[in-house]
Amino acid sequence: MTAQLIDGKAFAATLREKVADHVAHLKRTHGVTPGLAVVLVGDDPASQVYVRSKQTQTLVAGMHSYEYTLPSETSETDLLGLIRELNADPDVHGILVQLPLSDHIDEASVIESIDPAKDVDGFHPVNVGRLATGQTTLVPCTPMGCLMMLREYGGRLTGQHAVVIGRSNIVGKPMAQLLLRENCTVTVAHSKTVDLASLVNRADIVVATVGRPHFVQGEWLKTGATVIDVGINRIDQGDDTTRLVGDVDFDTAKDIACAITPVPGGVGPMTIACLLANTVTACCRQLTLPEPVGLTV
Ligand SMILES: NC(=O)C1=CN([C@@H]2O[C@H](COP(=O)(O)OP(=O)(O)OC[C@H]3O[C@@H](n4cnc5c(N)ncnc54)[C@H](OP(=O)(O)O)[C@@H]3O)[C@@H](O)[C@H]2O)C=CC1
Ligand SMILES: Nc1nc(=O)c2c([nH]1)NC[C@@H]1CN(c3ccc(C(=O)N[C@@H](CCC(=O)O)C(=O)O)cc3)C=[N+]21
Repeated sequence: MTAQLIDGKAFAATLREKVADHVAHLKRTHGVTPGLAVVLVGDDPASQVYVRSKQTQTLVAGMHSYEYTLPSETSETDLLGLIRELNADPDVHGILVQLPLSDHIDEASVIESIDPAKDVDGFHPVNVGRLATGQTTLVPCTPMGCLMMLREYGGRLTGQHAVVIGRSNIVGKPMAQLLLRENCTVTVAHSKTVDLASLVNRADIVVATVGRPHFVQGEWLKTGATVIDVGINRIDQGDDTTRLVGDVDFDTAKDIACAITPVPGGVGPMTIACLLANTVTACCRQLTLPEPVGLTV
């Protein structure tokens, strides 16, 4: 058996078109242009790549992009000051502070300082709480993209057993909440989980968000499982070049799974498309305009 490839790149392109259509509509009928502010502290090369990609796609979708690249020694006070200004700026509808932040800055304080209405990452405790209690909220981009693909490729989700490997605040936990909302039976695994392989073997849906290259083995999987690989691991090829691989051993998994996301070209592009979608949603809610259709889960 060879699994169906879940083409996140193509899926994301379709979502970005929907975003661009709604942005054009907002401009035409309401004279409003959604704006996204992206804040990057420091000069981590991988973060710079993501941030640049976010900015380009924001502009291509017809939105305003406001970028703030701050030196790595920026104080927490200065960062909080910038966020206060962005919270008050009516042209800014979404704020993203690229994570991780350097050690001298308290991540929780920074996230809590963002206006929940502009928190397009969905990381603010108010938005986390809203998701957990089933209220309307801004949903974290990576799990939102995963769910969109699962709804399309994973069959009827109700009653399926989903195993989420990883319990991070930005992916694993919100992914578990979303799958629970879809009436899946959800198990969350982590580094202290005993006998992960046999747990994964009972899963209809596997979401891997571990940060370890080729971690999930094909032989762990139940035949016909749907596999979502969130991992982005850059590995040395030994010849001065690097290669991007996921948390799932794709070559062995593809023969057992029913559908699987590749890395690159799977979850990553969907994450950025969902960020744009959340910016439009946040803009409409802030201005009490009708909510766009198909831009959230
Ligand atoms: N494609 C995208 O858009 C995105 C990709 N990523 C990528 O996804 C990966 C995970 O990111 P993130 O969720 O932030 O990761 P974190 O590092 O925050 O969390 C990793 C999780 O994996 C668990 N884990 C580690 N080792 C094992 C093990 N041996 N067995 C079982 N569980 C284990 C940890 O358990 P414990 O809690 O016990 O420590 C932890 O819960 C990374 O490669 C990251 O780059 C992240 C965000 C977006
Ligand atoms: N506040 C915040 N929000 C985030 O959403 C956030 C963050 N911080 N910090 C880092 C992680 C990681 N992340 C990715 C987004 C896109 C790709 C992506 O587009 N990947 C491409 C490949 C890109 C490449 O070649 O490097 C792909 O998978 O095809 C990957 C990873 C968002 N994150």
